[in-house]
Amino acid sequence: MEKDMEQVMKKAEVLIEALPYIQKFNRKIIVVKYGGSAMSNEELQKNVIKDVTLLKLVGFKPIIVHGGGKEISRWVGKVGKEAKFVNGLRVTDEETMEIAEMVLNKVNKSLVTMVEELGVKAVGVSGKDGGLLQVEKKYSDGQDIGYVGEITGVNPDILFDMLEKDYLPIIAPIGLDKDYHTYNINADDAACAIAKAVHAEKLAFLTDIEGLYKDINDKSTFISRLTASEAEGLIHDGYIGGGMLPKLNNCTSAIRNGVNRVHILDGRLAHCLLLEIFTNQGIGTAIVSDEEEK
Ligand SMILES: Nc1ncnc2c1ncn2[C@@H]1O[C@H](COP(=O)(O)OP(=O)(O)O)[C@@H](O)[C@H]1O
Ligand SMILES: CC(=O)N[C@@H](CCC(=O)OP(=O)(O)O)C(=O)O
Repeated sequence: MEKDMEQVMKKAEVLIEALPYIQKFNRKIIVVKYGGSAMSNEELQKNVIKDVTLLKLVGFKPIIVHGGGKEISRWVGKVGKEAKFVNGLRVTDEETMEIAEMVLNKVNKSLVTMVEELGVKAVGVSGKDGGLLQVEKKYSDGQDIGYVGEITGVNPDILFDMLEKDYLPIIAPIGLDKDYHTYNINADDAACAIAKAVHAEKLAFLTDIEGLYKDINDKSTFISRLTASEAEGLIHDGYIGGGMLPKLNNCTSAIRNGVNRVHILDGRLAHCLLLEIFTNQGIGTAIVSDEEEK
């Protein structure tokens, strides 16, 4: 009986600890980039969606930008092709573009369904809708990587309209160029561009690793907090590879363009978003501005 009471008290303490954060982020926009690497099973997805839905219900304005890279690669494999990446970006020929769009739209609607199941209104769109993400063809170190889009403009009107009407926007990373051709956009690029355009308070990347390591093979080199300049230094010195490269570049760009705080979190850890936002400890890696650290 005493033990039961202790547990109930602990629950109350957790809620009280959350109070200042609920006040701080009330009506503030939080962009959550939900990466394909952290979508490996339905239970995991439901936990992430529950967290984001809770953020909405306590008065925040979350926006989800999702990936689906692993699922795209699986379907590319099914048609007998090999998935190819240059600096973390998918080499996207016409057929791969078609597959990517089908897969991302499927992922999009499945996330919308999960939110709706929890009784919260959601709308899923891609960057093609309402002129949200405008792109031009992107090259990687001068290399032609096909229909990969570099974001040249964001029209966030559709997002503000949705937030105003209390919908939770869920966005797939696809865009159009000026000739209305479809392009594949790295989801980290999309999340960062959207966070900047809506002046988000926070941008959180949910991925499949605890956070940033100086040396990915040495767990003791975990970095829990660093400035944008320090992050740029790590990139320059070649410590960062694979999918972390576009992610970290986007983290620094978001910080330098007015987003207050950027986090890299382990989306495999149940309720990582809630732990980061509502507790005093904080988890994962936080990227802060150089001024804040001074
Ligand atoms: N220095 C580093 N610290 C952390 N992760 C790194 C680092 N360098 C490369 N990575 C890789 O980046 C991956 C995350 O990027 P990615 O697979 O594209 O995730 P997502 O699908 O969530 O965007 C990690 O699983 C890890 O293998
Ligand atoms: C150009 C490019 O690389 N586009 C990505 C879009 C999806 C994505 O970014 O998904 P994750 O966040 O799960 O990696 C791709 O085709 O994989």
